[in-house]
Amino acid sequence: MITLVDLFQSSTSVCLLVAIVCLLVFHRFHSSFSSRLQKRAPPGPKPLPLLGNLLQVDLHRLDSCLLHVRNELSKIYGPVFTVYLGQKKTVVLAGYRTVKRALVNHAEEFGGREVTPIFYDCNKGHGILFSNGDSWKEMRRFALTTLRDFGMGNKVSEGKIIEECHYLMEEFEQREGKPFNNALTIHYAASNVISAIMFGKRFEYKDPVFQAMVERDNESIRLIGTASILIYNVFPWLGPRLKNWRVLMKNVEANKEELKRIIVDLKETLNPEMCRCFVDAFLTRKLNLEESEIQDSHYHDDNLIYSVTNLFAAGTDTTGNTLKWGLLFMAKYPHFQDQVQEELSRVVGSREVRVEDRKNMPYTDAVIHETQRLANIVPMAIPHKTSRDVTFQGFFIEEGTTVFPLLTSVLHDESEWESPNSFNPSHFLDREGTFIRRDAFMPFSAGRRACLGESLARMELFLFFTSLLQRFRFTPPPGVKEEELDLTPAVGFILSPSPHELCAVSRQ
Ligand code: HEM
Repeated sequence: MITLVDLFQSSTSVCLLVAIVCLLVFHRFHSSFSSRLQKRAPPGPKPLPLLGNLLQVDLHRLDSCLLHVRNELSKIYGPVFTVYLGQKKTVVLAGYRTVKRALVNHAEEFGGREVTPIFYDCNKGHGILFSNGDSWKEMRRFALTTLRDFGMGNKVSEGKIIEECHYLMEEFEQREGKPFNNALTIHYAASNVISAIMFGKRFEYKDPVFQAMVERDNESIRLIGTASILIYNVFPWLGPRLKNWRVLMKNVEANKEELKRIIVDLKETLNPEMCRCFVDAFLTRKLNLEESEIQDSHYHDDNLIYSVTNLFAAGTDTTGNTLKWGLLFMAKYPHFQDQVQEELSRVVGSREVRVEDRKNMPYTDAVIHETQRLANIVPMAIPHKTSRDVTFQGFFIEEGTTVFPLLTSVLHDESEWESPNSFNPSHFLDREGTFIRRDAFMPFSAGRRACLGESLARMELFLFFTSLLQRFRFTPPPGVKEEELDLTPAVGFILSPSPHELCAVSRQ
């Protein structure tokens, strides 16, 4: 029989014993350290194995459900909390102060993009919207400078938008006084503004190829927000079995093919000395890099096609839907429409509206801002990802964690807005009726990933909205009362108004 004394007499046994003691100490230290980390992680509802918190969230309106979770349980969890979508840990940021602190004060740490399975399928990690690292940095920088070179936010794009206003007005005139569902007409106008910058040309609204491209984008953006695609992100092996996934992939491929055709035409007539558009500028940069024999540049065909598809989609559905919300609010609240039209008649009269009129039209400016605030079209921004470990508001969040900055909770924050859930242009006006900026107005998000088309979008919203209201009075169709106009958004990644009809009645 071996006694303890015998054990200590053998040197091998002593080593073994020391090793065991060390392991025990390490294990104890490690578990207490991990549990300390666990303790400091943002709190949240208890997840089930495999499903996480999927059964507790409404996948049809994830944003309002998370907001609800926040409102209901904020006393327990506060403005930074964790939900598990399946096994995927997701940190939700809610409320103006928290979202701003994360995206602006910790811009680097919260500036990564979460490329969910569906976003990867659609973009393969290229382009601007769903990429990361040096490639994203270079593509974003190139897009910003090139869009500005071709007019974004200046007189050149003002001219393009005013030209497009005429075409849009013609469409409305053809249906003057008759009820119509303007479905994608406004999207065509928005799409033509970004197309003019990207391809140096606009499309006829009746062009079937153009119509199909806009329709496919619109449908894809809607499908990305459906429950089945959210489930696909959690269980990617389901993909080909889901109808919505198959339709989405078909749409993405078809649009890629159409855009490739446009790029090939531009390539054939390219003159590097005289760039006509965004695509020309990209191709010229690519040629120059190839001539200098620079290897591994980010200026390759994939980045070109995906940057173009990103800008086409991001520049169309967002602005188009915001304008549709604006016209719906005007038809539903005619007293606000009266005041916009009174200001338009007083400041502009019957001449063409220009961007410089905005500073003399505080009421109209406030109505457009309030439209963006209440419509809240990108309710959860686009998912972010932490680019490194970060301690935020006392919580530890590991590198690579998915983050939802809930823009809904900023634009409808009860501590920031006097009447967060109703249409109230006074949010943006002082007692004297002067326009006031509000910090919590964040529909374009903030920080490193903030919308890069903001200046173009703001110009489009002002010129399209005022031109339409100068010419037409928007009303519900005959037999429908204002209060019957439904403001419930349709399900989708971008919130659009549910299908509805309005009448555009000529004011002249
Ligand atoms: C009313 C119109 C628009 C709204 C409300 C809007 C809103 C947004 C939001 C919320 C994001 C996500 C920011 C984040 O992840 O934190 C975004 C990203 C983006 N937007 Fe817009 N947008 C609008 C119009 C446009 C237009 C006209 C363009 C094209 C010129 C555009 C191009 C982009 C791009 C490329 C990104 C990705 C930025 C990145 O990941 O680095 N957007 N936008």
